[in-house]
Amino acid sequence: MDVIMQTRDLSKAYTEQVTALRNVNLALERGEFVTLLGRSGSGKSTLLNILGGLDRPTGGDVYINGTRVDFEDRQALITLRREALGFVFQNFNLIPTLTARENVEYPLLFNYARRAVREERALALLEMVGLAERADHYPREMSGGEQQRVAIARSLVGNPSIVLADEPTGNLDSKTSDGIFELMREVNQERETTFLIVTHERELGKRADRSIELLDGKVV
Ligand SMILES: Nc1ncnc2c1ncn2[C@@H]1O[C@H](COP(=O)(O)OP(=O)(O)OP(=O)(O)O)[C@@H](O)[C@H]1O
Repeated sequence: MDVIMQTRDLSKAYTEQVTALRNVNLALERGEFVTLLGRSGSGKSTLLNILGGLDRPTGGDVYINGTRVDFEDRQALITLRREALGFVFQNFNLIPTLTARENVEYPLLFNYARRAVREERALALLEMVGLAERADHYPREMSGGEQQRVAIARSLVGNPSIVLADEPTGNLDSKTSDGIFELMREVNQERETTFLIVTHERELGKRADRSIELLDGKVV
């Protein structure tokens, strides 16, 4: 069993009154495709933000590739996000002044990769998500579904162990959502990238290897 990401008694209290996570214990194995379900306010975004090193817990630990994440070490968190994690957001979060190819390349700018290598990888990923011919187009020239495909390509450019996706289909119609979900599933199967996907849509959950459900900050 090859565990990529694990939590031990993970807790998060925003204030004395608001506890968003209560002793969450979970483990994701390499190659798993998992959805994270739960009603509004159950703690899904909080959990994803902590797993992604974007927020810190008030109790417990996160392990990524066997190493305990040190939430006090800013530099280590930056390196972790760059080398081990990919992110996909509900609002795509593409940079509007960059083309599709430049958006996909962007995370590599901080890896000191050579320009030719960056371009080649970005184009290969755009081809994989079916957008090779849109490489020079700007986000405003693309539909929501196309923008999310670009964002998925971007999330993969650093070869992450795991992609964390927060409501990636939340702003898309149901047919487009289906295509995006299918694309992530294909990437998961072809590249063995682990996915953890927050979604409100139980139907999508049925197509995952496993669903984790949160209720009031606890795994149920
Ligand atoms: N920055 C914050 N300060 C105080 N409380 C917060 C903060 N962020 C979230 N919360 C609270 O923590 C709880 C969990 O919120 P969270 O956003 O993780 O839920 P969620 O399951 O992602 O909800 P949604 O599906 O609506 O996005 C909620 O009660 C929320 O009000």
